[in-house]
Amino acid sequence: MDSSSSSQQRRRGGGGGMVSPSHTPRSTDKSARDLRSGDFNSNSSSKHDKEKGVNVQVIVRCRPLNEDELRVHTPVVISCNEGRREVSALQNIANKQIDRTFLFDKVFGPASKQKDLYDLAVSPIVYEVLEGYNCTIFAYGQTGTGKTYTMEGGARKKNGEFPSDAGVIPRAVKQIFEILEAQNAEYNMKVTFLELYNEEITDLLAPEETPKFVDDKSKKPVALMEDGKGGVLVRGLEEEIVCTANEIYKILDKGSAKRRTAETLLNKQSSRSHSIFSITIHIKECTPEGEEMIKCGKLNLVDLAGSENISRSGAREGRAREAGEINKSLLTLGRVINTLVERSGHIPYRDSKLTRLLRDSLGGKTKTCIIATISPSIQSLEETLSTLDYAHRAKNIKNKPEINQKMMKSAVIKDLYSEIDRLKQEVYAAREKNGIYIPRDRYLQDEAEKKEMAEKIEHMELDSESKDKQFLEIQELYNSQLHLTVDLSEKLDKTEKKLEETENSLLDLEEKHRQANITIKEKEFFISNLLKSEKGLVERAFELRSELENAASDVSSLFAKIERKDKIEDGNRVLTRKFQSQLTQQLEILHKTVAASMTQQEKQLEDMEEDMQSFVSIKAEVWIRT
Ligand SMILES: Nc1ncnc2c1ncn2[C@@H]1O[C@H](COP(=O)(O)OP(=O)(O)OP(=O)(O)O)[C@@H](O)[C@H]1O
Repeated sequence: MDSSSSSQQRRRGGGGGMVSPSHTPRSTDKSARDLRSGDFNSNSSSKHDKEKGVNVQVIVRCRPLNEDELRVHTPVVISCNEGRREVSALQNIANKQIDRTFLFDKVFGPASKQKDLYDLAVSPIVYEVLEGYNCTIFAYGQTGTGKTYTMEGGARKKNGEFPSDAGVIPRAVKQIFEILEAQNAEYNMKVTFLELYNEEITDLLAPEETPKFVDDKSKKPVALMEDGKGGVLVRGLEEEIVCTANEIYKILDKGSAKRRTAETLLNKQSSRSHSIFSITIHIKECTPEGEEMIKCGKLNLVDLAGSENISRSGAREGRAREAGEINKSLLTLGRVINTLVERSGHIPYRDSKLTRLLRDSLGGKTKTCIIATISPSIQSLEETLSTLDYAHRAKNIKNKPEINQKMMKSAVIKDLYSEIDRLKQEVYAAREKNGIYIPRDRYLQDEAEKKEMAEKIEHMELDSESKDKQFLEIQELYNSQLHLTVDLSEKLDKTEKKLEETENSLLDLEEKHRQANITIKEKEFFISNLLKSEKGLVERAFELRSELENAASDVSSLFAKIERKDKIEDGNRVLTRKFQSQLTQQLEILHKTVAASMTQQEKQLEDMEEDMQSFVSIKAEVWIRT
């Protein structure tokens, strides 16, 4: 973002001006280098950065569960591995554990302290600023995830002590002054603080000239103007020159208080506004030839509006425009990031004030760091995943950081001197009353003329303002027409591409058709062969059938023979049984006959034995007698 003040701008302080000549350490000062850490700096070779580009650094910070969440035991679904620079979202989809892990440049878990984040991620950026780079740090995330806590942190203590929970802004301010003082540098520092709400810019440092500042119409307009060099200027933005850290803290307090008052009076919601705090530092340097040069570095600290789904945050009716506009800024930011990542042509920076303001930080010459803040709670899982996706995509944005060109000290202070001279003369004339004296009538007449002139001028200013407005409208119309033309030519390109693709696919289809015809012919050949073999098979089937029929008649005659054989066997069985019974009868008769003959023979034997015994006894008697 490149801002500049109008003629109305006030310059305060000035004690830090670059007029007293003394030693000014160079940007290559060793002490400054030794103090560095972190890899934001590892890309500091400006030639390399310029040619190849440097990726936007993306850091994720997860806040701890708050008291309410702890009380109701809200489940934690985010785990941070700081060493591996990973954030994992634990998801349970349809009873399946599907975790998603994202890798970032740095990861800070719920236990991380403000100091840890600052020392590791932001401190190196501050050194880059003091070397002459423009750097932007922005906090992106859902409402309540700690964007403001990270950027601003806890309030300053009443005794002026630095609080341990101070955020990036106060720490950066402190570090800048510490380094400049350690280097005994001659510098000039100015700050701006603006709020972007509902696509309208409010200068948080503007003096409260009118107590009715809540009435938008009475407010001093702060408009964005093209600077003719591709950048934008914020016309009418107050630039406060500061000399000490305390001055900046007071300015911050003042700006934040104004923001809060406006919030209350206009019923604004801080979560829907973007705030941009910028510090511009001019440091005097001496070339080896002894020439005095001025280098300039700028640090933009951006606290973006809550990234949650606007419809869910209750945007309805009267607030629809407001939500729409904020959505417009964030949506455009998303679209710019997508276009840069995909390198897909026209980048819609002009579609919102936020992207116009941050143009140089996204794909430009600025070194950019995004701090994405997330909540660990299950209730925020959807938004957390969307923040992680968004941040992960932003990692691919490439910027081409360039050190701001150094200016001759003499040229820079020449203007300042002439302004001081003019002011001195005015003061002197007033103090010494040595101005021009004129008669009262003439004075009154002059005053009346002056008044008339002033009215005329006012009229002309109003006229010119409305012309400016008209011009802006016409310019916007022209730009929108230009966008339309670009869009249309993009569409034409796309259509031509599509046509080419369609022609290519038609050629592909024709080739496929040719291949299909060849395949069909091959298939037809196979089918005719199959039909032939089918015919042969049918003939063979007929032969087999007649053979089968013959076999069947053979089998039936065989069955008839078997039947006959069974009948004969049955007859044989009857005959056998008959023969068996006759044989049994015959055998019984024979048995009886044999038994009778045996009994008869036994009788005969007994008779013969008796006869023999009687014969023997007779013989014995005979022998004895003899
Ligand atoms: N890392 C952290 N450690 C401790 N407390 C935190 C941390 N981050 C946020 N908080 C606390 O959470 C609350 C919400 O934080 P904060 O207001 O910074 O959120 P935010 O993102 O800026 O919200 P909004 O978009 O509404 O402005 C605050 O009370 C803050 O103190």
